[in-house]
Amino acid sequence: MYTTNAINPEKAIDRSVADQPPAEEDLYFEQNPAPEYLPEFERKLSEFLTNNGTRKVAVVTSGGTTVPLENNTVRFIDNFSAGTRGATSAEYFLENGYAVVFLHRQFSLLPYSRHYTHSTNCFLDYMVESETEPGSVKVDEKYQVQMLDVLRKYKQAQKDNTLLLLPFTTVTQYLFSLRCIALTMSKLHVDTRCVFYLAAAVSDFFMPTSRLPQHKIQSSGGELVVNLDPVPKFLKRLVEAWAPRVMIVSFKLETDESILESKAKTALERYNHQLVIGNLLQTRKKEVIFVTLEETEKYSLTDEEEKEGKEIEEIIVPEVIKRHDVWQEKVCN
Ligand SMILES: CC(C)(COP(=O)(O)O)[C@@H](O)C(=O)NCCC(=O)N[C@@H](CSSC[C@H](N)C(=O)O)C(=O)O
Repeated sequence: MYTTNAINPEKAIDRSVADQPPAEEDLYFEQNPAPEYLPEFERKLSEFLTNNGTRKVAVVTSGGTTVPLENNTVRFIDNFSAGTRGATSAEYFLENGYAVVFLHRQFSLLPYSRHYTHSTNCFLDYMVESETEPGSVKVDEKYQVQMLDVLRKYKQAQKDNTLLLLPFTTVTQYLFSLRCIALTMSKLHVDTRCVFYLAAAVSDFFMPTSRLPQHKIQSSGGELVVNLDPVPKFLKRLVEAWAPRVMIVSFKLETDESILESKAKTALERYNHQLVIGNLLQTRKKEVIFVTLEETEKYSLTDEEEKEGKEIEEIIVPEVIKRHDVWQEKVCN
């Protein structure tokens, strides 16, 4: 049994070297306001983790973070992500017996309902007016089997209370939430059976609160010059201080194949976590690479599998779980 100071962020950071200037990550949390809902967020999370007893936990982040350009936000910079990777992966973690904390961009795709969304797979396309009972609607016969399968899994996750949906919108909300989740994992000693699966598309730049205009920027002023600061590199703090016993999997998104593996390796060397899953924007649904400091392995769908509707996450998640089992052995012994 080990003890941890983790819930207090100050104690989670090594202050043994006196008079260290505050790290940029600390400044970020001091100079940008925490989401007002954070206490309730932490309460819900603690209750969820306590209710899930000794079940393994996957923290899946999903969707893109925004960078507001005004305090009363009319304009913002967004990071590309529909939430498919995260929502689909969450389903496969649940099917493999994990409880899932789903930290997601508000209104992005969610596990299960992603199959019948308001836009891509409009649920109305699966409904018909009943011929035998005029005035009532029902699911079209040809979709009954698939929809029943999704519905049963969705209801089971609700009944078992194994899926917690926690939303974010801005990069600041995301980072405060991620820190809260990591510190709570450590505080409740869940960290040794937890994997962080960081599929969210996180902003690398942001507008500090101190420079944020209060109201909508007026176009009458001609050109708009936006001066953004780099978002501090949080993965290192997550790995070294907030949750050192959690297995951490990050995703590296590129569009140029020639730099994907090297950028993934650089992230591993910089953050010292366990696995980077590299993917290209243009082929992200068909293939990924698993990069560790020791080796790189490619996983992909055949054209046939793709045509049959197989999802790459059906390959990715079990492979991550296999590695999580190995990680748990190492951390717990
Ligand atoms: C976003 C997609 C491509 C999924 O797409 P949808 O299915 O449409 O949702 C996901 O697979 C992915 O690569 N996610 C990670 C994207 C990302 O932002 N990765 C960061 C690393 S994690 S953000 C870490 C932060 N910048 C820091 O360095 O601390 C990067 O590539 O640099």
